[in-house]
Amino acid sequence: MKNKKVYRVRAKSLDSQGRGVVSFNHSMIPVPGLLPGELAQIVLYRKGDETLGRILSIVEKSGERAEAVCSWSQKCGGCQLWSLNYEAQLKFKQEQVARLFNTVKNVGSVLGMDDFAGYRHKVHASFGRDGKGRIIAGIYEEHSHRILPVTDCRIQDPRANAIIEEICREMEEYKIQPYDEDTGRGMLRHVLIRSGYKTGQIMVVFVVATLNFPKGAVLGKNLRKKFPDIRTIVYNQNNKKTSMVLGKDQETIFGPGYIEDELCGMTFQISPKSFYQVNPKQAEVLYTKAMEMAKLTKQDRVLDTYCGTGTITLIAAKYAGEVTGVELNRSAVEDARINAGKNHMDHVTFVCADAARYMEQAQAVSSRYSVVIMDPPRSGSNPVFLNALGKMKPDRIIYISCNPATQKRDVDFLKRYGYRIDALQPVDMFPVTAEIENIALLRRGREKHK
Ligand SMILES: C[S@@+](CC[C@H](N)C(=O)[O-])C[C@H]1O[C@@H](n2cnc3c(N)ncnc32)[C@H](O)[C@@H]1O
Repeated sequence: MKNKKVYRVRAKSLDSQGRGVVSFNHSMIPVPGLLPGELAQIVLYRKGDETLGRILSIVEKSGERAEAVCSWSQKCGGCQLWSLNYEAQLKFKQEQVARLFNTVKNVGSVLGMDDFAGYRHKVHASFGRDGKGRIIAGIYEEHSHRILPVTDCRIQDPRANAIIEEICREMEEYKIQPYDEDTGRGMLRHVLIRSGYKTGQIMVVFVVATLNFPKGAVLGKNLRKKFPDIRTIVYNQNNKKTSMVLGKDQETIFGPGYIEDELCGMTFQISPKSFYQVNPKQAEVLYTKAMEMAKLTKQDRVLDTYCGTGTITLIAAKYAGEVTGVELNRSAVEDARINAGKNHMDHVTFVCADAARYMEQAQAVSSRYSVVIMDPPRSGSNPVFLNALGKMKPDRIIYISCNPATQKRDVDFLKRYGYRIDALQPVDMFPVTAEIENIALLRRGREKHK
């Protein structure tokens, strides 16, 4: 830092990743953590292909600056909006959706949280050693393979933070080696902790080099004694060179191999490999709003695509005459079928299939649904799915997305089939990050907004 030139700059706006943008030598430079209107001293640095600014000091502060800031925020990269107060975060998300869809009308006010501390109910930590050889666990520093020992993350369930700290202590005591991806030596690679929001049940998944993990027995026993909410412990084997956390093979060593949680008055079983919203408290807000927008009646035949463990499918079944859920992940479909039974829903069917293939086949046999719900992964859907959907002509489409950019792309595709945006509703599922969840209600006919 000593030899670096210091510049005095003022941020103009935020970019889509929530970084302050300053105009510099005829180009725009992002400065993470700097807010619009703020004057700061910065140095420039390169990260990958990008030149960024690092704040040395803020000369004039924005009134939108957050008061309490996490000490890891500059390094971790997990919370891009760490410097913004919550009200300004919601305003940022609202404006992002309005700008992307080029409409202000019909974008409902983003639904935020009263208290977002510890909202993440899916927590993952990797294990390694620090410079002094001590075992540490945490997340990888942004764009690197260095572990940051973040054991006090404010947005993670505090019980998960405490369990991870305890695992590190036990690893030292019982000489359990962290797994080294480069040498292939060691045992414990990651831990995945999922917790139910309403039930409080905790699932601990040890991601290990091999399922033969004798020291895991004492580790599991000690953890259960200290954290009686642990309902199940699973070993998952992953000794591949991969950025994926979970491997293929696993074994339940304590409890039923899943946890349960409650959403919208219904019970859901969740297995290690099944998708479940990381913020279950807001998931209830999201699903309730989606149902309100869909206005389902007993006359409706509903198709819920990319349905995971059947959360939306089964909530929709409370209002609709008949509902089918489609999902590719076998473990999620198994959970979904059990969840239908747990919630006494016998007018629901789950199909394990690629959503696009299912749509094509359903459309080919003129199977008609009055409402199609879609909630694809971040990458969005694809032309095969969207063409079949357009030809199927449901009255309403509810498109839920955690990536409004791919959602907008897909919505534009559906316009050629006469669909128009009736309403957009952002929901803040990921406070302090730049991630945005958005519901779009599409109908055939004239565009209502603008
Ligand atoms: C964002 S999650 C939504 C899950 C569910 N709607 C919920 O709210 O819990 C997306 C889901 O799509 C599934 N998925 C991914 N690709 C798929 C495909 N080609 N066909 C069907 N499902 C797919 C994933 O396994 C995941 O469960």
